[in-house]
Amino acid sequence: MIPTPHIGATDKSMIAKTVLMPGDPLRAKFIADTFLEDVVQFNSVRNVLGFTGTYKGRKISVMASGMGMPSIGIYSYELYKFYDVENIIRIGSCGGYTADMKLYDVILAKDAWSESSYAKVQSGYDSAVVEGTKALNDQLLQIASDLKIPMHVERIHSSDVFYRENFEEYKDIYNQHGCVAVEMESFALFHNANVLGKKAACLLTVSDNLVTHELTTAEERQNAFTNMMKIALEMAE
Ligand SMILES: O=P(O)(O)O[C@H]1O[C@H](CO)[C@@H](O)[C@H]1O
Ligand SMILES: O=c1cc[nH]c(=O)[nH]1
Repeated sequence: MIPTPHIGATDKSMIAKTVLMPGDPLRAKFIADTFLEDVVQFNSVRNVLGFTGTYKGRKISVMASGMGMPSIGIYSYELYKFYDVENIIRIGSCGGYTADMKLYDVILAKDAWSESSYAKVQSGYDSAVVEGTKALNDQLLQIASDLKIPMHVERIHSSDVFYRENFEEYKDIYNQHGCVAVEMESFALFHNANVLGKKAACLLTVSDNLVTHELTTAEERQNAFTNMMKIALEMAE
């Protein structure tokens, strides 16, 4: 079924086996403009931009997920199921739940805890935790070490809600579940990878901190999280 309702590419070969997936379409465009050569744009449906190019001569794609689990649930499912994508590496921003998570720090999500009903509704999966793919995580750890970029390897919180009425709830989520940071997509991405027999990982850059109240600008979130991008780009085929 290609093109799909949400991805306009007319041939599977237009999309690499490995796709980097930021939430922000303009972060996808920044990566294509800054790091890729021989770039072809394969998607503009709903302005969810997708590009394929080469990095150091190796093929890779980058496409936005939009924000939240329903959105990444659609895009990752279509990429895996209909475009034969094997690996999706989310490259997102996150809010730190402990003071140790400094702005610009990079986190590799070992697993994602969530109160979301996404996995239960999607396939009946009834646990609050889903792991990223170990084989991808091992590769990303090695790359980060080779590039001498420090990386936290931790459990993260995938939340359906950005603005909670009870701001302080994050403390319980850290204390009870061990989540050191919050974002809004990985739980659904990891779940889709598992049900479809594919691989998924998530790298995050700390864009704000709920303890210290430090935060980056929208422009920094779009363009400046380059350490995470450089690690992920080395996963090109
Ligand atoms: O920067 P991205 O990848 O969009 O990730 C984070 O930023 C958005 C919220 O501002 C959510 O999508 C969250 O997961
Ligand atoms: O989901 C997110 C992403 C960045 N910062 C947050 O506080 N939450």
